[in-house]
Amino acid sequence: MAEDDGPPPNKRNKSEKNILIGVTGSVASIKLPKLVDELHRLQPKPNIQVVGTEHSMHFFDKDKIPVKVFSDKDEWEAWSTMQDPVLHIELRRWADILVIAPLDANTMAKMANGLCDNLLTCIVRAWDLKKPLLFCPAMNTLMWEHPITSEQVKRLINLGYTYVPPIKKTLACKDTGIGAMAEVTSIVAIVKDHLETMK
Ligand SMILES: CC(C)(CO)[C@@H](O)C(=O)NCCC(=O)N/C=C\S
Repeated sequence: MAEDDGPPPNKRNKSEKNILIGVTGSVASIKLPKLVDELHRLQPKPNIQVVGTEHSMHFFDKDKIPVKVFSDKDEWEAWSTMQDPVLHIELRRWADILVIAPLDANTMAKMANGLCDNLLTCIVRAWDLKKPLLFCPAMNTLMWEHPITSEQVKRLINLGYTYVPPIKKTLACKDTGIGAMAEVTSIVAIVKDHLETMK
């Protein structure tokens, strides 16, 4: 008897999903508009929200992003009394998947050591490990090749997060080498796979 692999693809629960994008202080955050646009083309069209670290905001214009972009100040403005919601908990509950693209060296180190000093790392620290968390590192080649990097990548993989490796490209500082964020199309394909396996 063939293993029942659940309903046929066209009958799978196609309810729309909630994608939370995390962006950090890598120049690859210039790709945020393209990432949002390509994720919006998935069917059914997913709901998308973004959380940016303070340094990520240098690389894009929040007002030109067609979805809500949360920043650290939103956390403090959202809460003033015990009746108010805690934004990082609300967002971690809202999201079906978290895609951190790009993950800069600093935020990678924080995640690998459980540090949570801003909205994005607080979401990660409170993350439901039954939900997918994709991390897409992007940094200078010299940072990438530092031995501490592979230690931290291994720790994140061991936590169950999905690793999307950086690629070789001419980087923002004109070095050529591994450190560029994976292509947006590759990231979107991996997100699509995860969404389709969700019940
Ligand atoms: C910026 C982009 C996306 C252009 O294709 C690519 O170079 C990239 O992901 N770079 C991230 C790493 C980097 O450049 N770091 C900064 C100093 S070297």
